[in-house]
Amino acid sequence: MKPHRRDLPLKAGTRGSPLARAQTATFLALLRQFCPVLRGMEVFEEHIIVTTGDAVQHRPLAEIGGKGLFAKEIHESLQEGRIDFAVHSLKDLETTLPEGITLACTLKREDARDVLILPSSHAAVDAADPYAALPHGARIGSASVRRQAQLKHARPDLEFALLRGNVGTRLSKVENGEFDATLLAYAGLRRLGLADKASIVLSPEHMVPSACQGIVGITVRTADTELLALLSGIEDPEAKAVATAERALLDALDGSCRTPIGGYARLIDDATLHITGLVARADGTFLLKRSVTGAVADAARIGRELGLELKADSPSDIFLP
Ligand SMILES: NCc1[nH]cc(CCC(=O)O)c1CC(=O)O
Repeated sequence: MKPHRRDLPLKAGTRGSPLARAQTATFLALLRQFCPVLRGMEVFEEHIIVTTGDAVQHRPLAEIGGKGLFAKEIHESLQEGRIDFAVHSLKDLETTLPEGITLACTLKREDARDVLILPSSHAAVDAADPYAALPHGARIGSASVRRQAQLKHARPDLEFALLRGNVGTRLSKVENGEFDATLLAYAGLRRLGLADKASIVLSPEHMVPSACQGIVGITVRTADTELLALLSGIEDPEAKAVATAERALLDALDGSCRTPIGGYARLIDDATLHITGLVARADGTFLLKRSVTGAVADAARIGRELGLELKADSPSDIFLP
């Protein structure tokens, strides 16, 4: 067989948000570190791709419809060879990838928890009772049905209004009083150097995170065995195990993007995985949370069975499109 010569530079596709760019920089630095021959060479080129999710800023994503709104154009770029790999927040990546696209590796998980953001003038928040800091009837800005459902379940008096946009936009709308509070992924804040903006970090017991929150995943063309092999070298086995379980949970639940679903797995020891799944109604009037423990080797099966069980025990209106 003729030796295959790859065109350099390798093109990394990413969304253009500051968070997506930061994640891409981290990934490329890791790859250079892992592969000394790549160091100091101009082997990577960043390609910014505007996705449907980025282009439509003022409507709820659920209304635009479909899954993978932050990935469609990125998949197309990969399939058409305009990029060689793509960097995703794994929580935004649909569980069933299009033909010819493979999840090549998952990187070490950043903190998976959600945080509550209050204006900087707020008083200290009690970690044991974080929502006590919210005044009666407070107006919460969020675009996440998962966060809304869990918060409404704990505090039915709260009001929710749509708040989308980049992390910076969301923070400023709380600071200037447009909203009394918002909720964000701690991972995003930390990656942007904004960890100090978190008023309080919510334990997974208070707020079950989104499946794969805090995990970055890299996709490539399934046929690109060379890049698949290279990227397997920077795979984080723990992130792989928890992502496998959480994505299997999500897949089994098969909810629409309007379905509040949470999924959070962690390793208790090298061989044992614990996963919590949550299904709720967006207004908080129904909430079901269950956890199971099992062997890491069975991550996919454990996640799937928990998902099926949660689905069987939830009212069917929750899963309507
Ligand atoms: N839905 C947008 C999104 N996708 C990934 C992150 C944060 C980083 C991560 O969870 O990996 C965010 C922002 C947020 O939810 O606050």
